[in-house]
Amino acid sequence: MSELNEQNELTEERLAREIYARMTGVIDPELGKSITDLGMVTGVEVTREDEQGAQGADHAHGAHGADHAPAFRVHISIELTVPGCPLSDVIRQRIEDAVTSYPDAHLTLELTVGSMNEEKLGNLVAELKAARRENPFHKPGIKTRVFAVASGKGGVGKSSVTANLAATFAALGYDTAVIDADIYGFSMPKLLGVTSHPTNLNGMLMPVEAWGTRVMSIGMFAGSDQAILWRGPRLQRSLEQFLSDVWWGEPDVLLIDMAPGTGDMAISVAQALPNAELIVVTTPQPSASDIAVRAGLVALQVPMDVAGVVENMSWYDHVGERLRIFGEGGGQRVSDQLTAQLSAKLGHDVPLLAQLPLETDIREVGESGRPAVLNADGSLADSALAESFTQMVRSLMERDRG
Ligand SMILES: Nc1ncnc2c1ncn2[C@@H]1O[C@H](COP(=O)(O)OP(=O)(O)OP(=O)(O)O)[C@@H](O)[C@H]1O
Repeated sequence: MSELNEQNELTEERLAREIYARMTGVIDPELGKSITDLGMVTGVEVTREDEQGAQGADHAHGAHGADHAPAFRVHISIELTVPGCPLSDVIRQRIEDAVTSYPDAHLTLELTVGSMNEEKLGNLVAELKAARRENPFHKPGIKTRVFAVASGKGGVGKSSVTANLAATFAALGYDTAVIDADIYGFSMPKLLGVTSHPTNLNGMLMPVEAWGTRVMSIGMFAGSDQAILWRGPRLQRSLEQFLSDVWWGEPDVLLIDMAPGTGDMAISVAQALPNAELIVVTTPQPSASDIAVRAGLVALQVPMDVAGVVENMSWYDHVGERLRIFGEGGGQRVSDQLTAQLSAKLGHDVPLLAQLPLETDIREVGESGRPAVLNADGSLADSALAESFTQMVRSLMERDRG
């Protein structure tokens, strides 16, 4: 009996081990890996407190709230990847939650936060880069669904569709990443309300989080030295850089807001992302839909699947009347023509995925930095627009990937 007690006794050493084990479940929000795997936890020290000390201290009570439970002081030292890491508060909170939920003792947490020295950081980045092996989306069997959003003509709402689609994916629980590949006409930072810069980890960039998505855009470097680094001679390789210089992990969905046009960009996407599926955005009038067809027909030249067509600005509801300001039928025309020319090659039709209204919210709320499908708290709005995007997500995820 006394042997059993000894085995079960909560020693400082045993508690230190158990707290360390809890730290393995604390995930770095940017890198998506455990802080112990990343070498961030550099020390866990536990000291027993006497009864007096236990009452005097500001205790983190265990789940049992055990009044007679022993009291300990837990000192955890961590090293973050960069000093003043913007997500350090999230990491602190996650550590605190992991410690305070410990059931069998009163624990007082002391946290020392430092940052890695250059050598350690260099090794970590080298390790992450090796694991990622260049463009992470090129490896066979990757689970990420890649949707490249194209339009042919500018101004039809391609970026607004991308931002709202990304926000919907994220709100529905998909791990979602967005690349703004529209280098000269970038709009994702504005549409998603991103004002911060990506963290630079020794040459590897962390995407910025917005509305539950992880975003990368050249617009985030505006005015900074890195903008120069990413422009100039390497501009041709911009997409490849977005893929290989940024830590993406393995998201469920990657959306690419392509530059308008019908040529080069699609070829780069097809080369860098062999799994990419094209979504063609058009407005109802022929001047937009004719070019949208050309944007979709790029699939005849490069191996790329075409997931479907989105018709934007289809109508405007005005005091009970549905006005077709830009005419009718563009989306269906693009769908029919792409189906006629591509179905033999693709092995399926190219469906019209959605028709979206012209809505002041899409512009006003959208340009204020919140996709119109979301409420202010980031949940999906109870609106016809959010329902259309939800349906689109379902259709996209239900179809077999090409
Ligand atoms: N359904 C809509 N209702 C109202 N306004 C819209 C709608 N879709 C897009 N807009 C607005 O139209 C303008 C152009 O949209 P957006 O920037 O998304 O188009 P784009 O095709 O990506 O253009 P570009 O390729 O030139 O960047 C923006 O001001 C946007 O807010």
